[in-house]
Amino acid sequence: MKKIAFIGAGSMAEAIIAGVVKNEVVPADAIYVTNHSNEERLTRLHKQYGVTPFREMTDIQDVDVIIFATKPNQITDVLPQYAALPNAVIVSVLAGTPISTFETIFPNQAVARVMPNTSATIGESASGIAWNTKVTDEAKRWVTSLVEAIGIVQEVEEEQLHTVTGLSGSGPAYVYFFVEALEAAAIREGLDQTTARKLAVQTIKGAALMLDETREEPATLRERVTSPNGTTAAGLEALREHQFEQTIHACVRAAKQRSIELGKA
Ligand SMILES: NC(=O)C1=CN([C@@H]2O[C@H](COP(=O)(O)OP(=O)(O)OC[C@H]3O[C@@H](n4cnc5c(N)ncnc54)[C@H](O)[C@@H]3O)[C@@H](O)[C@H]2O)C=CC1
Ligand SMILES: O=C(O)[C@@H]1CCC=N1
Repeated sequence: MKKIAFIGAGSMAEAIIAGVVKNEVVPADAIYVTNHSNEERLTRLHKQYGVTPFREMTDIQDVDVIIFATKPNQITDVLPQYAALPNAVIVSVLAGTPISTFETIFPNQAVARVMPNTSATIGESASGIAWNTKVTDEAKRWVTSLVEAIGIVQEVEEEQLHTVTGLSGSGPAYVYFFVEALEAAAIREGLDQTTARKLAVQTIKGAALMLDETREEPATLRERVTSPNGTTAAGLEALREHQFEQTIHACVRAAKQRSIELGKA
């Protein structure tokens, strides 16, 4: 049986906890959680998921995995406190922050750098992962199975994690923004909000499932919607006129650049 400690108990830690508990990867009470000072939040997490809040290092002396989930700019204050756990596998979900930051405190330990997303909450994260050279095959298998419990995982070179962050780490927010925009547009064009929401969400869900289940090219699926001289052609033309592809490129690039900056800060 493995014991996991979360350092940081914010949105991302909660999303992973929800997925891990739902999939029964480890018993909920073997998941230890701490944060900066918000006791109320730890109590809520305990009540909702059955995880174990902790404040003292003695509570986590025998943990197998430590998952760092603070903000990137909080990590340098946090790391030295955990130097006395020489046997744990280190997992970081921090945007931008390089594996080498963790190696300064844990020079001989396995470090996995993971970029998940908040769809971990329902076991649907798209995560990227990179490792340091200290990771054994056994640790790799176990951490991979942990991350697979919250969705799919793709191994990449560490440097590529910045782009992964710009694509799938931040990605759910782009999709939610797209839904907000679709909804607002539909309301302006005559629908009520409830109807607009229902149709927008199912459209996103149906299109995502079509991509996943048919494995057809997105362009092929798009062409099938697009009758010659029809409504879709008119809509897509408006998107092109408004620089849709350039806008998306600017979005992913800006998020990637921010990840690089966070890593240097
Ligand atoms: N929110 C998201 O969609 C994603 C976030 N991430 C990464 O996950 C990390 C956390 O992000 P969020 O959960 O959104 O942030 P958040 O602000 O919700 O959570 C940060 C947590 O760290 C805790 N913390 C701060 N100082 C601490 C200390 N000294 N000791 C213990 N805990 C401390 C805070 O109390 C809080 O619980 C970030 O590094 C972010 O880059 C990665 C992928 C997606
Ligand atoms: O916005 C952020 O910095 C974090 C990392 C990826 C998603 N959320």
